[in-house]
Amino acid sequence: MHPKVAISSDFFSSVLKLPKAQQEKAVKFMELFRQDPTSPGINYESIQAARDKNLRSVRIDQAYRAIVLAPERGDVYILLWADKHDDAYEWACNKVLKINPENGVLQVLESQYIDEAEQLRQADRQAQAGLFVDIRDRHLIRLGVPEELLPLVRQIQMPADVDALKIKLPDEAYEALAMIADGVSLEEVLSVYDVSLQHEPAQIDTNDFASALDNPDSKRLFLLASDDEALQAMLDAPLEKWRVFLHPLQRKLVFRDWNGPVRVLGGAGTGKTVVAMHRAKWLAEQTLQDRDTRILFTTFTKNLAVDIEQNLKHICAPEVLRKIEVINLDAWVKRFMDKQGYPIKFTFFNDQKKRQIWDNALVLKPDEPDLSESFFHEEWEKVIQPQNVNSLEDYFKARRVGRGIQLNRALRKAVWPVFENYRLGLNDAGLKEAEDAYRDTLSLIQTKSIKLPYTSILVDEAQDFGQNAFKLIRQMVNERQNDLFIVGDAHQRIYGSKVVLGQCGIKIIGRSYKLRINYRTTEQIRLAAVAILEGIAFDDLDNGIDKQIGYRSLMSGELPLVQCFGNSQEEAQFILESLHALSPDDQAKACISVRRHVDIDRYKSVLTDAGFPFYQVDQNTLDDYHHPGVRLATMHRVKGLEFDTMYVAGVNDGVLPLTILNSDDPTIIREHEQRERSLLYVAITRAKRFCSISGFGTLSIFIRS
Ligand SMILES: Nc1ncnc2c1ncn2[C@@H]1O[C@H](COP(=O)(O)OP(=O)(O)OP(=O)(O)O)[C@@H](O)[C@H]1O
Repeated sequence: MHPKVAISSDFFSSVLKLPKAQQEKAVKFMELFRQDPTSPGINYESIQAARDKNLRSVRIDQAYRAIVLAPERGDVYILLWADKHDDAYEWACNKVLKINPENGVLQVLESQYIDEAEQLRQADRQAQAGLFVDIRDRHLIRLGVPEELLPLVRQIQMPADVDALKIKLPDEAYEALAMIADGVSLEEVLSVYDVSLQHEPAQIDTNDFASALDNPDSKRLFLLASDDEALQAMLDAPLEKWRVFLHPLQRKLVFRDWNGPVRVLGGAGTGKTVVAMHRAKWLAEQTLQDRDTRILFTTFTKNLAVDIEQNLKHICAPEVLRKIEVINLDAWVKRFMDKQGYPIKFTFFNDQKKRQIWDNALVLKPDEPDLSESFFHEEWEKVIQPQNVNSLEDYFKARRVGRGIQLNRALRKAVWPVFENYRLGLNDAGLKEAEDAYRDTLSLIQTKSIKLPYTSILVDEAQDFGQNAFKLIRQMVNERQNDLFIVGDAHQRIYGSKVVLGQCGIKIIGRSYKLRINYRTTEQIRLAAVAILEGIAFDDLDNGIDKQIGYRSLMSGELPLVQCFGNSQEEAQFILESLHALSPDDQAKACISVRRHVDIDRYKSVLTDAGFPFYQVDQNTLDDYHHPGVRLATMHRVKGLEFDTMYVAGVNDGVLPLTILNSDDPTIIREHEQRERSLLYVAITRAKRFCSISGFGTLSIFIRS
């Protein structure tokens, strides 16, 4: 029997911090270690001062050491850390690896917190009735709290105190407690971690490290070295842990059959796209033998589809990749209809031709009632399009719930010619709005009984798709196991309007999950972004409300900087100075994001005049990391992207929300403002480490304190 060898996620992080020469040696050592950890070339030394007697040190070179868990019993070796000799020893002296007796997960504990907990225990200072008084010790342990650290949890009195546990507890335990403290039901928390309190757990041998490594939840931190593909993925890009180390809920969503459509929600940066990509890979691997079938991965924006395709290349073998089609829905529809002999020319919002057609149609506007032009646009988007109203008869029957102005039969008859004429104008010009294109495609598939090759469809950015898009998607794959996997976040809805999946034939009941751990932004940035949306109720893409509770980022950093400058030059000056303080590498990982194209032009001039390198990321360009210089992009364009540093600029009164609206319909005004808030939320949540939010003159109401 070969020994069981594993490598911890921290090992990769620690290697990245070593000088280049030692990085290479550490990787070489890892290769030797993984081939044969008992090789005579590896000399295990005990660490006298270590509390965990299973920890050993091994030589990387004269000055550098790796720390390995090599228990006496069992043939198990786990590579944990690499550092300078003394630092490596110090790391080891402060660590204890334990197998959780209730859930069998291998956990890394810090000795100082074990001591702190022990002191509390001895001084009998544990609170009698803390915040988690209703949860028994055994159940807390089952949720991931190490037995040794229970006193730290018992002394927590208030929800706000839970944050102190962030650095003291293993991530899974902290996450579970933070969710409970925020008001997520215990039932939901248990389901996230697949934990049941009803049954006795299987007998767990707390010395059996080999079995602990096989526990799916240990895979969040430990990679079995026999998994060549995963190891290669980590060696290629050790920073990109998403390629291998998944959160327990991410794993649960990815690696199993689902008996119908699954919906995954989650705030910005919670790994929705990551889950969907791993899921696509898994589904493609399951159907590899079936040469004629395909997995479709579709998105709302073209750019995200390109990014996803690039990322899939890093985790999929070529034959797996060939099974997955990645394409945004509009492009799919266009390609499909072209092939069927019904070429489509899309027309989008603000298209000049489309405006002209509107102008022609609005000539037929009745004198009485005197309705604004925006009324007609809104009526089209809210009533005519969603309900497929094609004739006056249809319009008489259409529901107009939530529309500000009442229209009786006579008034509907009076305004109808405008819509009729607009539709005729589109037809004459051979143009299709996306909603019409989806509807036509659906109807063609149905009438011709066209069989598509998809066994599964994955949908990203689901919040921006409308009803017709989802009806089409439902039709594109048969109702079957693993048919649909939908990820989205209504808080980031910046294009579409609310949709109810159930009304599009997509039944997700019992298969709805929420990712809550933010892997992108610091907690400080996340909180600043969430504050923009405070008090607004967002939907869950079905018939419910998606509450922003229980979310956490495990990273901490500086508070976002919110500033109001006297004028635009002062704001630009601040950004330039701040950029100058960054290294060229870091400048390329920074982005200036603004609401309007005129602001893009303004910043282009500022940067050009200052001779500062920049790279504009626009509709037709991707964020190509080969280009030097700060990135410049609109808030719409940064959706789906991420940057170490964000300068969200020009957040002024009149710019956010943008005053384009001359509507007097309160629903429309509210929706517009909500979308603008979401846009700012999207922009701020692109920041990984630092975010500056600024404006000049009068700040936007969204950030005025
Ligand atoms: N398990 C993981 N381990 C490490 N990093 C992860 C993990 N899952 C996701 N990430 C990282 O978190 C960041 C956000 O992931 P992703 O883009 O999938 O989130 P998202 O929910 O789709 O975000 P958004 O909705 O804001 O676009 C990315 O940098 C990704 O690599």
